Amino acid sequence: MKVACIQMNIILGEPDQNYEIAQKNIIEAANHQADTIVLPEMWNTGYALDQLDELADKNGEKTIELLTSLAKTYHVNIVGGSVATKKNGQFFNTMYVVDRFGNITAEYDKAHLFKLMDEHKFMSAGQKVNIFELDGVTCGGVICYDLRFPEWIRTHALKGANIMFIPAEWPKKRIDHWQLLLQARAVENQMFVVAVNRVGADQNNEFNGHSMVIAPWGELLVHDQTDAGIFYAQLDLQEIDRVRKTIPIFQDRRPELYFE
Ligand SMILES: NC(=O)CCC(=O)C(=O)O
Repeated sequence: MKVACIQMNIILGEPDQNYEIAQKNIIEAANHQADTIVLPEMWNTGYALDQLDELADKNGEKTIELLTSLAKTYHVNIVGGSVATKKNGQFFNTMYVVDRFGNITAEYDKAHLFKLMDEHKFMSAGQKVNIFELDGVTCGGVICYDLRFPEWIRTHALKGANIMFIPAEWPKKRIDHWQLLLQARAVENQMFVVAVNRVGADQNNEFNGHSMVIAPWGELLVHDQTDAGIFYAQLDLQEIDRVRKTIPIFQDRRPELYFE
């Protein structure tokens, strides 16, 4: 599977401009024969949390329309990062995943809201895991701060995720945590991690990308990119079995000892 990480700037509180930027990037990645295209977190609005009533995508309709139409036209899978949505009078940080036939294969609301960025004051937390299939491969998807909860990623690994997609708006000042945690999650779960961060700035934070694609043995296939751009990696999915046979951590687990 060839993945494309759309490391884009997000213009705060300007969904129309952001939909245009995302669309242009998706078309470019599709023209580079990407199989799966991945966007960052909250790419429609940025963290314009106090404007959600006006800006959030109602039931994700605009996002779903754009992503399904692009996926069908260009025959690509799209892991739609996440967008601010309004559903039943509440706001969520929602990931939509669309396969290359235009089917919505996942809708996931961020489970762990990030208090340091006031997310909990404006948004509601999701309650469900996020497992889906793309081209016959079982995948998982979580959003940004979810990464700090190893048990949440392990839950997805135990449900069969071979590739974990992690869109983010992770600020420059903690980018060392981002890199360290992503590498740990890939190695400890022996899975591919495809993590896409934004660039640019909002009123509170500067963002310097560092989107990462990491193989199950810890090899860095994409890293250290700080500018806006599209970064590609080819995932050799047989690597997962090779690594899991070499060090069989899923067979060696002792769940009876954990979480006493
Ligand atoms: N948008 C987020 O969830 C940011 C998470 C973050 O910055 C962190 O340090 O964790």
